This record gives sequence, C-alpha cells and structure tokens, in this order.
Amino acid sequence: MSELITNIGELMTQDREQGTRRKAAVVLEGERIAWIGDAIHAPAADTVVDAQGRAVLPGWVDSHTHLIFAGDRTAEFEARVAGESYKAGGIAVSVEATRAASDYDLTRLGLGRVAEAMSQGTTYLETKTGYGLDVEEERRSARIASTVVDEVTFLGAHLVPQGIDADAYTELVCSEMLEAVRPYVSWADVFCERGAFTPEQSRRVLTACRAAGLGLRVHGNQLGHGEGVALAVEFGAASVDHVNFLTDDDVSALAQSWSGWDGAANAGRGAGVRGTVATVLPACDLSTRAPLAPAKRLVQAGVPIAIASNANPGTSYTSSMAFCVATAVLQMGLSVHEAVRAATFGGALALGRESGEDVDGQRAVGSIAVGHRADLHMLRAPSATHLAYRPGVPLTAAVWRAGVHAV
Ligand SMILES: N=CN[C@@H](CCC(=O)O)C(=O)O
Ligand SMILES: [Zn+2]
Repeated sequence: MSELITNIGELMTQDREQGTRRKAAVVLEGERIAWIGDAIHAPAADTVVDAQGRAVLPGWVDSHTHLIFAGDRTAEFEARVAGESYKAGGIAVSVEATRAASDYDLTRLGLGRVAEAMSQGTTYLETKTGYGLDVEEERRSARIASTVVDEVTFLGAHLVPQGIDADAYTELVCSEMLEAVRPYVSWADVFCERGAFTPEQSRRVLTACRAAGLGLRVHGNQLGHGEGVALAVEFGAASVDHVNFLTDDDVSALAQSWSGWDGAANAGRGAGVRGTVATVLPACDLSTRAPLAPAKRLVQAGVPIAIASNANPGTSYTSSMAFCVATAVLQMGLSVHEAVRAATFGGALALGRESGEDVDGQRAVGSIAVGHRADLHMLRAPSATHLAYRPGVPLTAAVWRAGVHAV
C-alpha cells in the first residue's frame, strides 16, 4: 500500500540533502518513505492525503523519559513551587508506589503515557527503569518497558535505596541486577550527582554495563558542576543528559568527542567514532526552576544536541515535545530549525538511530528521507515556526508511525 501526502506548505525534513521544502509531497510505502519532491511532480499512490498547505516534520524522537512508575508527587511539586529545591531523594516516593503496583497497572500506565506522547507527535520513545531499585523490581520494570517503548535503558543506578550501603548497592547494580535486566535493555544510565551516585560509583556502573554490551548514557551536571560530562565523554556514552552546569572544559570535551565523526561514513548504532550528544531537557529545567541548560552555547561550539521531555513524576511531568521545543526557542535562544532538529534528528542521534539500518534491521528515524521509517507529524499550521509562535496550542493535526496513521 502506498500513500501520497501532497500540498505540504512546509516540509522540514531535517535531512542534509532535502532541507526544508515548500509546496512539497511525500509518498509512503508500507513502513518506509519512498519518495520526496515537489507536489506538482508527485506520483500516483493508492491513497492521497491533502495537507492543505500545512507543515510536516519528522515525528518527535523523545530520547529521555521515565515512564514506568506509579503514584503521585504533587506534594513535592507544590513544595517546590513554594520555594524548595529539587532533591534526588523524591525518587524514593515513586519507588514505593511502583513496587506496590501490579504488572497490569504498570503496563496500563506506561501505555497511557506513550499514547499521550504519540497524540502530540512523538513517534519514537526511549524510557528508563529506575523506580524498582532491587533485582526483581528492576527486572519487572525493564520487562514492562520493553513492551511499551522502542528503546529501554537500565537505570538501577538512579538512587541508593534506604537501608543499604551505597557501595554495596552499586555492586548489586553491576552484578545480579544487570544480569536480571539484560534481556530487556540495550542501554544503561547512571545518575552521577550529589545525593545520587559519586563519580567513582558511576564509573563502576558504566564499566560493568559496557562490559555487558550495553550502550551508555549519563544523567550529568543537573544539580551542579560535576564529573558527569567528563565521565560520559571518557566512556564514549551516546549522550549526557541535563547538562545545566557546564564549564568551558565540559563544552570542549563534548565538541572534541565528535571530531573524528563523519555522519555519512559512520552510520548507525555502534559504528565508527561517535561522540556524546548533549541532551537538554527544557521542561525539567522549568519545573525544577533550574538554570536553563546552555543549548545555544553547545550548538555554537559544534556539539550535537537533543531535546527530550524527561517525562517523569519528579522533575518533568509532561510528554509534550512541542512544549520543550517552544521553550528551547523562547527561553534557550535556539532557532526554530535548531530546536526541531534537536527534538527529531538529535534524539535519533542520541539513540544511534539517525541513519542506516541497525543489526535488527530497524530503519532510521528522526528525519524525512527515502528509506527512512515513515514517522511524520503534520501540524495544524503552515510552518514549524508556529510551534514557538503559538506556544501551548495543540498543533498536532496528524501523525504517521512506521507508515501507519497513529493520530
Ligand atoms: N535526575 C534524575 N532523574 C530524573 C528525576 C527522577 C525523579 O525525580 O523521579 C530526572 O531525569 O530528572
Ligand atoms: Zn532523567
């Protein structure tokens, strides 16, 4: 089955060759993009969608979420609104509620959050464990996560639970817990921060998870200057996320990590000399009243950035990538093109899915190009600029995921 989407007012492909086109059309064939060109030259197809001059972009790639949780942390949010600052310890509240929830409820909650994201244009999602924090509960979270999202990250090193020594817990994460989650996850992450895991403990986690064949990610430099970024670069992590507090050395190290990379030659996960993407989390910064991550400074230094929702009950209870993009433009100083790029191609880059076909035969996501997965987001607006020009307005008109009408 083929489908022609024609009369597209603005097609922002985020593909190097295609760029942003006007009066464009796209043909989808099964799960892939088969043709891109001028609307007047569009070939025939089995079905036709008239975009009526609306904008079309790649579906959002949300590369950082924590969707497997139960319970509610409104009280913590209210305390923060009243002036308290965010502390990692709040994670324990979600751990207790998550442990008490049935498999059915955790799955239902996870699927509901994915559906909420998809209804706003998100077509590719990563999520993390990290509200289980013992061997069986982390295994359960990883298993359930693997049934609801595209990419699963092991975050046993999210918080040291009460009643266990930090080093002993780190050892557990690196051994039995890692073994328990291994069948369900392809990534590992560590919260390297004051109140969570020290650089030394983080190093142990990254070393063990790398040895187990997992790709690496780091929660770093969220609450203060620290070693998260340096550690992420040293370990060749695919991304370091939050990055609110950066020294010039951190920024240079991130830029330097991409110096041997040629996007065309080193396509796909695990190939070539990939650097570390800096993932900024605008909604989290607002919700915790943190200094905004210096997204523009990173872009100017040549560091590839991603924008993600960080959907979680503590620091960022939103699935809206459009809100994150609007914030990145209005508050972080990115151009609309840069922000949309970070929320699509950037997310794919942070997950090693930006080009080529992976060993599992999965197609590239995050940009609109022939052969890529047909993940498209049509706006109820003539251009992507409206995402920032009309912040907070639900602009999603239609969503295709792998060629299927999702919204
Ligand atoms: N910073 C660490 N983890 C999450 C917050 C988790 C929570 O507070 O529940 C984050 O990315 O912000
Ligand atoms: Zn997070």
